[in-house]
Amino acid sequence: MNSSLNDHATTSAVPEQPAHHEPEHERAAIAALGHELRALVDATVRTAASPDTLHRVTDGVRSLTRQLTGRRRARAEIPSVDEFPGGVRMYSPVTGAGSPLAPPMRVTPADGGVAGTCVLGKAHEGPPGYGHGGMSAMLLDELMGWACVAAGTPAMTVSLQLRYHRPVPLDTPLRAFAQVTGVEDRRVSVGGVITTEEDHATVLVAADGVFVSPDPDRARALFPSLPGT
Ligand SMILES: CCCCCCCC(=O)SCCNC(=O)CCNC(=O)[C@H](O)C(C)(C)COP(=O)(O)OP(=O)(O)OC[C@H]1O[C@@H](n2cnc3c(N)ncnc32)[C@H](O)[C@@H]1OP(=O)(O)O
Repeated sequence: MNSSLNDHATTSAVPEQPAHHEPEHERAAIAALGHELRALVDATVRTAASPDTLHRVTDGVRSLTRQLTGRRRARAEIPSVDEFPGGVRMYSPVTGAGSPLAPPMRVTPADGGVAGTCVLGKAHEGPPGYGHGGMSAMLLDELMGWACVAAGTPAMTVSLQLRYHRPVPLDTPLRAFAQVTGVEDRRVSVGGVITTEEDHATVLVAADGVFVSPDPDRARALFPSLPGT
């Protein structure tokens, strides 16, 4: 890990990006960096390396960060590689293949709703060996948002209630499921659960949420770079 970081650090700066890339080509590059960053985050929170090693790695990482040059996305700008709402989100902290924070969760259609699969690691730890409660809330919030999209009513969370029945184990394949349970005007009721992949019957965390589809004026104000707003 250390030597490879230093190898990268001593290479010349990455050239500026040309104006246009095929989205798939760009997504593959973003996902590759995301994968390596997640490995770095995991190694960082698991290591027992000496302070000298940590300082050396710090220098290498600082040097790598300086290579990410070029234009920076503005606050509300939607990345050109994304499909918002309801599609690919490369930097989502839950599903984004390019995010060092994301497990990342893989979302697929499932009986009457959507399923999400992922493994939480040490970086997502709450109690020793188990997932942070906020992480479970984040997984469910996002998946419940996907359930709204799948039901044809993209919406934002206005209320999320969680019940933590059992701790969520780290380093264990997990399965989340979410489905819309009711729609009343712009208000969408959604339920969600987290179980392990091995045992779908034992609910670890359950959630009930209310999501609201913003009215068109509000959507325009919130997402000015969204096509069609
Ligand atoms: C595809 C994957 C997506 C992943 C995203 C995951 C989900 C997220 O994390 S979203 C981010 C977190 N959520 C937010 O930031 C939302 C913050 N809230 C808002 O911006 C606004 O409330 C917004 C835009 C949702 C709705 O605003 P607006 O369009 O003006 O609606 P508003 O008139 O206030 O409310 C509409 C209806 O919902 C109801 N409502 C509002 N809040 C609540 C609530 N907490 N509980 C129940 N009902 C509510 C209102 O009473 C109203 O009902 P009625 O018409 O009967 O009076």
